[in-house]
Amino acid sequence: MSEKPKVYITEQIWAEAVDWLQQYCDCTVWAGEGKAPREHLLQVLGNYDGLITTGSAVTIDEALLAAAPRLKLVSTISVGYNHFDLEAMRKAHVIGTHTPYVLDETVADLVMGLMLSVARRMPELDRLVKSGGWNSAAGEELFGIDVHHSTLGIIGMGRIGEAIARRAVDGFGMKLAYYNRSRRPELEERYGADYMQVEELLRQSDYVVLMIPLSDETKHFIRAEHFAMMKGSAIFINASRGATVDEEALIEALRSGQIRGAGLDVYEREPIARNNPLLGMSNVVALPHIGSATHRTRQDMMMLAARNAAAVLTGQGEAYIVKELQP
Ligand SMILES: NC(=O)c1ccc[n+]([C@@H]2O[C@H](COP(=O)([O-])OP(=O)(O)OC[C@H]3O[C@@H](n4cnc5c(N)ncnc54)[C@H](O)[C@@H]3O)[C@@H](O)[C@H]2O)c1
Ligand SMILES: O=C(O)[C@H](O)CO
Repeated sequence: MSEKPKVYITEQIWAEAVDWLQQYCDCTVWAGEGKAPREHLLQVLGNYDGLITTGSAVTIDEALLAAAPRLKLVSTISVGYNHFDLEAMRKAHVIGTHTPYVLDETVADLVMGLMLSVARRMPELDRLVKSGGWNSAAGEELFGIDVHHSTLGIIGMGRIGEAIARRAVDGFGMKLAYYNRSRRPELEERYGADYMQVEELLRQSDYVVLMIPLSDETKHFIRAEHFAMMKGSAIFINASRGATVDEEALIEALRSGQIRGAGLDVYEREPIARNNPLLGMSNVVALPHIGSATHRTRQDMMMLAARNAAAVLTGQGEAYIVKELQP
């Protein structure tokens, strides 16, 4: 009987996903706290055919791949794969897989939550009530702005963008503008969405949601000149990756009142530095990169990452191979 392929998993994941994968592969899970450090991976990966990891665990670059000559697969438990050096993986003939679709609805829920939280100032008002500061009927100084029937601009109308669009139009009666690499006529028809260039979208939108993947092409996709185009009453939401926005420019736009507020799940540096000015701003709602983090969705992502590994390493089913590495 031939040996099963060997898979290293960089952190403790859902036991059912590991048990399922053990049928096809011989799995080793990092037994320490948190995630396996890069130095450990450099030492052990030479013995493995596959790696299951997450976006925040380790960068898959030339040096790591050089230490893993047997490696055929990296399966990330995330839809984003900006931690893959695609050129290095191509050269090393390593396949990369990810976990699309299973998290769309959960991330879209969070984005709606961010819009509502900033617009209606929920964290600020929560702090006010809990600190005993609610002494009389709420006056204008506590008022917010409407989400319903306002204009939403989505930059990056992919899987998650579409799930946000559905909520915004069907649930909140919002008017929809979008910018994407390619037009999506079916969404224009279904949601009455208007396709426009980024500049026009920024001028027209009350809420701007950024949902494009991070790549060399999209680093600092939104910069100072873009904040200058936005309405002074606009709210900016980023749940994609921190580096798709020039964070310094965002801080300045918020500080100067160029835009009204921001809802952020992602930052240029994660975890965010404690002295980052964003953390001192009452018009910012800051979350710890938690978009897909419900129990059920994370379990679905882990199981999908396990299935991707089995598919690539043993031909068991289909894998979600990232598009740049597809054969
Ligand atoms: N905050 C979180 O926890 C969280 C969770 C899931 C995903 N994400 C991020 O969201 C991103 C989007 O996920 P998705 O599943 O919707 O991806 P997707 O590929 O379905 O959608 C991305 C869209 O952006 C468009 N796009 C890409 N580059 C572009 C460019 N240069 N100009 C214009 N359009 C461009 C694509 O055409 C696509 O329609 C992920 O890559 C990830 O970084 C974050
Ligand atoms: O890309 C993703 O899936 C999320 O950001 C979780 O890492």
